[in-house]
Amino acid sequence: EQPSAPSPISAPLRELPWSKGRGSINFLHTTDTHGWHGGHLKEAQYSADWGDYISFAHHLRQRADEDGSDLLLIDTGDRVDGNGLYDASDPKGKYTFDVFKEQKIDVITSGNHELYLANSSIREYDEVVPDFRDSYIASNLDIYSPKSGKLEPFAPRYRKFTTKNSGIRILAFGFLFNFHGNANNTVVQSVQETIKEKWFQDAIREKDVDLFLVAGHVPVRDSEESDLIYKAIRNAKWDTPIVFFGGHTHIRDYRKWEKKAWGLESGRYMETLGFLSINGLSSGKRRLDATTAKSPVYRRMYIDNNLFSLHHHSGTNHSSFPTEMGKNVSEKIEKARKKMNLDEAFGCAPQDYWLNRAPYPANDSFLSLLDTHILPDTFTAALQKPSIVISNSGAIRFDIFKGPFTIDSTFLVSPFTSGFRAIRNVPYGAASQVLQYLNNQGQILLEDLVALSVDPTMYKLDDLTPPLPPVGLHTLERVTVAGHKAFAPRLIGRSESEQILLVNGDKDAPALPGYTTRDDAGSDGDDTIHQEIQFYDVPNCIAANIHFSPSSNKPLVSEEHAELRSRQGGTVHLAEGTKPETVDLVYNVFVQDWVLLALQYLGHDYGKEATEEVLEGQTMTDIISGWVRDNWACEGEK
Ligand SMILES: O=c1ccn([C@@H]2O[C@H](COP(=O)(O)O)[C@@H](O)[C@H]2O)c(=O)[nH]1
Repeated sequence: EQPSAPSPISAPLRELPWSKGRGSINFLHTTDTHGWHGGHLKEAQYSADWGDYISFAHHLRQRADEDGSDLLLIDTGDRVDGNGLYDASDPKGKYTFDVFKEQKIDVITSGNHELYLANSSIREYDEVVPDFRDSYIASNLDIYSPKSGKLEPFAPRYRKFTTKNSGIRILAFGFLFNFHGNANNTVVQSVQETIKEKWFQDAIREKDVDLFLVAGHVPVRDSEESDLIYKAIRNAKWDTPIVFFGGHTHIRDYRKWEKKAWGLESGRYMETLGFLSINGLSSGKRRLDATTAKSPVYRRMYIDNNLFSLHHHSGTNHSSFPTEMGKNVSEKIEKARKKMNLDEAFGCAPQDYWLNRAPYPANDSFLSLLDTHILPDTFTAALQKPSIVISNSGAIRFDIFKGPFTIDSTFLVSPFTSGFRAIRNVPYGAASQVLQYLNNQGQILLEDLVALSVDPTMYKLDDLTPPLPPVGLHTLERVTVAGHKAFAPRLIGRSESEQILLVNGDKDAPALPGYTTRDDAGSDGDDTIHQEIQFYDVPNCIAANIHFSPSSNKPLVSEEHAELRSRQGGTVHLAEGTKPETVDLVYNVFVQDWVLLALQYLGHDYGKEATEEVLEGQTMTDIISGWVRDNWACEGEK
C-alpha cells in the first residue's frame, strides 16, 4: 500500500469460496482499473495497490500449488484514463506499464479506453501486448500496424492452454463490445461478424476443451454481445462449462446463463478484486464419472481491495503478506507519484461532492457544482455573448473529497484530452432544447427509485423533523423520525400521496459504507458486510447559461440590440429573466456529433466547419483545476 494511504478499517468478512483439489480452478479478476494501480488514497476501503495485488496473488498461487487446484488471473481492459499515475506523465502511461507488467496475468484484453486515441492504442500494441505476449487476446480487434501500415490482429484471436496443477484444458477468447468511438488506426469488428468467422467456428469445435473462458470488455448482463457468444459456443458444444469475465459498466455483477455458464463483472477503479471458483471440472488428467460430470459448482466473491481483506483471504498478516516483488512495485508507484508531484494541491475542497452518491441536483452533487459554479464562472469570463455551455456527465469520472484537491484529483475527476467548441449565433429556441434532446429520457420518478431500493421505509409527514419541501427528492443530512433518534437517510422524498419515503435509512445497518451487491447468486457476494451506499442515476448531459438567466417570461432580446451592446461594451450580459434571440452553443467536443444531430432534428443544419474552438483548447481537467485554484484556498492560505 502507498505510504499516504489510509489504514484499512476492520469489518465483518465472509470467507473466500476457494475450490481445492483436482478439477478445481480459482480466478482473480480485475477490470476497468483506469490507472488506479496506486490504490485509493482517500478511501481506506480500497487502499491496497498493485504491489499488494501481486503479493496477494502470490499467496493464492501457493495455496493452489499445495492443494492441487489452479489460480488464474484475468484483466478485461480499460486500464487507462482516470488516474494521475497514468495520465499525468508525458507520454501517458510512462510509469504505469512497468508497474502493471509485474503481475502475471493469464488472460488479458483491451477495453474501449485503450482505443479512443491513436497514440494510446499504439502504446498498448507496442508495450502491453509484448509484455503479455502469451496471454493478450484480441478476438475482434485489429490495428493498422505502426510499422507496416497494414491491418493486423491486435493480438492472437484466442488461446488454448492447460492449467499447471489440475490439467484443465481451457480455450479462451478476448472480446470487446461493439465499440465505435475508436480512433481510425484500429478496427473493432462486431461480435455478430466475428462469431461467423472460420477461426471462431473452428475454435469452438476444438476437441479436448474442459472449459471455455470468455474474457471481454463486455458487460455480462443485458448485453447482446455476451449472449451471442454464449449461444455460439452452446450451438457447437451443448455441455462444456463456460465462464465469462466481463467489464465496462463499472459494477459488481454475477450472471447465470445456466448451471454450466456463469459470468463475473468486477467493478471499477481497483476497488474490487473479483474472485470466482469452479470445482468439478474434467481435465486431461481427470475423467469425471457420470454424477460429477454434470455438476461443476461455480462460486464468486467481490473482494474489497484493502489489506484487511487481503490478509484475511490469504491467511497472512502484516509481516508475512508482502512479497519482495510486491514491495518493489509499491515502491515504484510511490516514486512515480513523487516524480509527477501528484500530491501537490491546487486548493482544498470545503466538503465532499459526489458524482453518483448524491442525487442531481443537490448541494453535494458534483454535477451541480459544475453547472452552477465551475462552468458559469469559467465561461462568463471567457465568452462575450449569451451562451449555453453543455458537457456530458461522462466527462466527470469520480467524486471530490473534502480536503486537498491535488494534481492527482484533476485526473481522477476528469482525465480526457478533448476541449470545448462553439457554434455561434444559434437561434435560442433550438439551442435551448438541445440539452433535452441529449438527455432524452424523462426525469426519474420517485416510484422508480422505490422499485430499485431495498426495504424502503415510509413515514407520515407529521413524524419527520425537519419538515420536507414539496413533492420530489431531497437531500437532508439528518432527519428525526418521531419516536426514534436522528439518523442519516440516503434518499428522502415526498410523493404525491403526501407520504414520506426514506430509502434504506436504517439506523441499525453495519458501520462501514460500501457496495451491497445483488446478483444471480444472491446478496452474499461482497466479502465485506457493508452499510449500503445508494447510487443515483444522473443525466447524460448538463448545461449552464452564460450571460443570461431565462427564468421568467421576459421577451427575447433582438439580435440587433445585442449586437449594439456588444459593440459598445464588449460583453453582453442580459438582465435577469430576459431571453436572448440567439446564443453561442458551446459544448465538450466529445458530444459534438450528438449536438449537431440534435440541432438537425430541431431544424438547423450545422456542419463541423461551422464550429470553432473556445477557451484555447482547455480541457475539463484544466477548467476544474483552474477553478479550484481560484476558488478553494486551503486553511492558512485564506
Ligand atoms: O474522450 C472521452 C472519452 C470518454 N468519455 C466518457 O467516458 C465514457 C466511456 O467510459 P467507460 O469507462 O468506458 O464507460 C463515454 O461514454 C464518455 O461519457 C469522455 O467524456 N471523453
